Amino acid sequence: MVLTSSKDEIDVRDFVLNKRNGVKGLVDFITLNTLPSPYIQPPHERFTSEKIIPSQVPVIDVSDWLDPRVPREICDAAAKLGVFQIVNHGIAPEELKAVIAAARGFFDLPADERKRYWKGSSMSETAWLTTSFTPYKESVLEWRDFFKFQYPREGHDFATTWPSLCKEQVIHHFERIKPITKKILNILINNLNSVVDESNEDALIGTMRMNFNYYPECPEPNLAIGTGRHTDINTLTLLIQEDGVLSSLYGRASEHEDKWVDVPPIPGAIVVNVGDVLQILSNGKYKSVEHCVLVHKSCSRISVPIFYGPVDDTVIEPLPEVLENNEVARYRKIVYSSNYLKDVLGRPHDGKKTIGSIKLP
Ligand SMILES: O=C(O)CCC(=O)C(=O)O
Ligand SMILES: [Fe+2]
Repeated sequence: MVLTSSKDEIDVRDFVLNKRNGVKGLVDFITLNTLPSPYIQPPHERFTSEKIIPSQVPVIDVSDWLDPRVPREICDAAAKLGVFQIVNHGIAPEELKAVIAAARGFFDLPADERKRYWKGSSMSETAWLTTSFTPYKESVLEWRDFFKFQYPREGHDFATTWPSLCKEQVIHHFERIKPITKKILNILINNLNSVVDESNEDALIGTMRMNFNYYPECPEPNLAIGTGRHTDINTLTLLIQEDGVLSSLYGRASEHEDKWVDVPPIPGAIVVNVGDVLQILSNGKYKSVEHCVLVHKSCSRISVPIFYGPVDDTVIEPLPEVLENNEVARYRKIVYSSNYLKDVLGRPHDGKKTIGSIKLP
């Protein structure tokens, strides 16, 4: 099938969304010589090479967590940029590659198999496939599909409905990454003169969700965006990206300028993103990094983030330990999920607007 321009908009949205083909289906079944109009970003959202600064986010060697350099570098990176990579964390590169391969395996399934998991009618209550971010609300779609897994806190049958070709790798990956997340969280919270213990762990990282993000090759990558500018609303995100592909993930270098710093794929590395919850708890000492993803003409790409966040109905506000010396709270109190989460998940990606909306004057 070849698309012609005038009917583009209706045909493409219908094919991708209502017919549940996703953007993967679009590139697999339709000859695309140009970018279909629903994906063309307005000029100010397009990424150009002048926006990229010639440096990378810090890469922190965590082979010895007890070395005082490790907490220093982690806290520094969380305060300055809100994103860094860790290496020598104890998970072998082959294990991470197996997770990426499992994700590729899912997207390589026949289209009809994938469709059985489409959001809204997924055969699993804890895993579903969708495209873009909030596709029915976005004026321009993002060039990605993603498969989301929710790791329930209770029950053991939750994975029986997950695709058999990736279920084991997903469970294994959730379990392997959690202890590393705890170590990083401990470091960041201790540095705020507070502690993580049984009483508050769930309020910080009690929920875990994983994405298989899939970005197909794109006919006109300069006009499109893979994932639009956003911050992660949760506490911490630990992400692995496929290596051997071009740089795609970028973090905003400064709040006031449209300049972006590369988070290049490094074999075996894990990317760590500070989320909105940590920015609020730290009263702005840590930055939840605004980030976005570019796409390419010559290659598709997989990334697999795990989002750690508070359990439902957790009250999030600057920590009392941080406000001890008469520091003024910069964010108002929110109830996670019942207003904050709903607010974000129902809207297109929009930079730092969500956390901006709770900033006190
Ligand atoms: O694909 C990536 O590298 C980042 C994806 C991302 O930011 C997200 O899923 O929240
Ligand atoms: Fe993100």
